[in-house]
Amino acid sequence: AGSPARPSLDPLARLSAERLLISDQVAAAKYRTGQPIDDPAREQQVLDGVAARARALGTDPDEVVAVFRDQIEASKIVQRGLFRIWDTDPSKAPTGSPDLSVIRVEINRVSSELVQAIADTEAPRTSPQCGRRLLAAYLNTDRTMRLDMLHAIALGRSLPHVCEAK
Ligand SMILES: C=C(O[C@@H]1C=C(C(=O)O)C=C[C@H]1O)C(=O)O
Repeated sequence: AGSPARPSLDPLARLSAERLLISDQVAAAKYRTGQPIDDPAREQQVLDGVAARARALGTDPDEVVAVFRDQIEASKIVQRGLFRIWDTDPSKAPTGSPDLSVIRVEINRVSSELVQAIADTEAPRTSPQCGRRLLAAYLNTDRTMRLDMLHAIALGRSLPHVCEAK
């Protein structure tokens, strides 16, 4: 439970994990169609979009962009991990997936909620207690969402810029 003055970082960590779980579908779509994991043009579009959303919410776009650079790296950790699993054992490879354009609509929705969660947590993110609260949020999310090791590692990679030293 958190007071309005000290909201929990759990929703932020949970949204990051949701974004990473959608990355499984991104990987499936790319694997089936032979598209590369890295899409720098799309990454720039994501970063421009979240920066605009941050400005609209009156929150620092640079802080939001720093968090999203990590979200993108984390998504690619998941995708590379799955490609490797599927290359190693083709019987595990996906046989179907929605279109990438459809999956990206879902990613955009979660990204937008994540910007809101960043904007809502200015106080805990600038607190000297941020590191331990973020670790608690990470562990809660790992447990409640029953993440496997690949997603747990990626979630860790997605969070280092959440705490703002000020
Ligand atoms: C998730 C994707 O894969 C990569 C990660 C991105 C992201 O996390 O938003 C964007 C582009 C890709 O480099 C995607 O292509 O949509």
